[in-house]
Amino acid sequence: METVLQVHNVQKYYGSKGRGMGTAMTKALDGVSFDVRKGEFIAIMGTSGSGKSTLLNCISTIDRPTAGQIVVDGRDVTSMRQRDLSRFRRERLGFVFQDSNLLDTLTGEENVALALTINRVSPKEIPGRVEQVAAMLDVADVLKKYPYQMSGGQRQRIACARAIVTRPAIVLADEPTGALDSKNSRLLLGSLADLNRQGATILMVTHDSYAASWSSRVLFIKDGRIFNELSRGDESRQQFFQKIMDVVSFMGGEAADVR
Ligand SMILES: Nc1ncnc2c1ncn2[C@@H]1O[C@H](COP(=O)(O)OP(=O)(O)OP(=O)(O)O)[C@@H](O)[C@H]1O
Repeated sequence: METVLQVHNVQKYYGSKGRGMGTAMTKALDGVSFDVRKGEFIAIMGTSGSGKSTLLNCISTIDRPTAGQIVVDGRDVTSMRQRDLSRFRRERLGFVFQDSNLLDTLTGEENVALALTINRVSPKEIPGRVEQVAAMLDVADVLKKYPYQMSGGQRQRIACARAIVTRPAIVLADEPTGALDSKNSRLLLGSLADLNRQGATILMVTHDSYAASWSSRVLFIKDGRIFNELSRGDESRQQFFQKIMDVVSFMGGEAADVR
């Protein structure tokens, strides 16, 4: 299977090493390596401060690692020029954030279509592509609405439609259910799992074991290192959830981090 993402011995330090004593330096990532194959749905879990956001920022090319290499869709993003990076992000990466980040003055349909317009997709092709992803995410009936007229769950599913419509090499989701109630979380995770079954490669950062149980593989990060890994295999989601909970409690996650 084709590898979509390779993370090789990535280190990220904040602050300067300096010469003297007492210099404040945080090793946010301390030698992280893993691969993601095409069609995988990966969850990255860890307690607060473990390095999840730092790792996601490095993969999404918003930040650069101090050392190590990250290859996305065959391109070494750690050595790419800034100008090429913004184009690469737009064309090859899909983003879903905790807050949907939709543009308030555009309808759902216009928000999704804009991602295609920016990538210079032919205007003739746009309506069909928008309709197709809207059907996949069960939001066809809210396409004409503005974000303030949608429920939180609908906004997040429109945000997923926008992330996937450009056919990115990988969708990067940062706590996508963080602002949703349990029913809408379940719907959104179901949508992500559906997109994954239809071929999308997804990497989701979460500190929620329930959200992680919808993935096919979970990487646990602690103090900037990969501490453990679980694959779902043939297990039911409930069995997988139990295993994830066991690792989380073994890692010493506080109750607040498990939610
Ligand atoms: N800009 C920064 N400058 C200095 N230290 C930072 C910076 N950003 C993050 N850190 C430190 O790096 C470590 C990892 O932080 P990171 O935000 O990646 O954790 P996280 O797992 O995403 O946490 P959370 O779940 O709370 O968002 C922490 O110790 C944090 O204090």
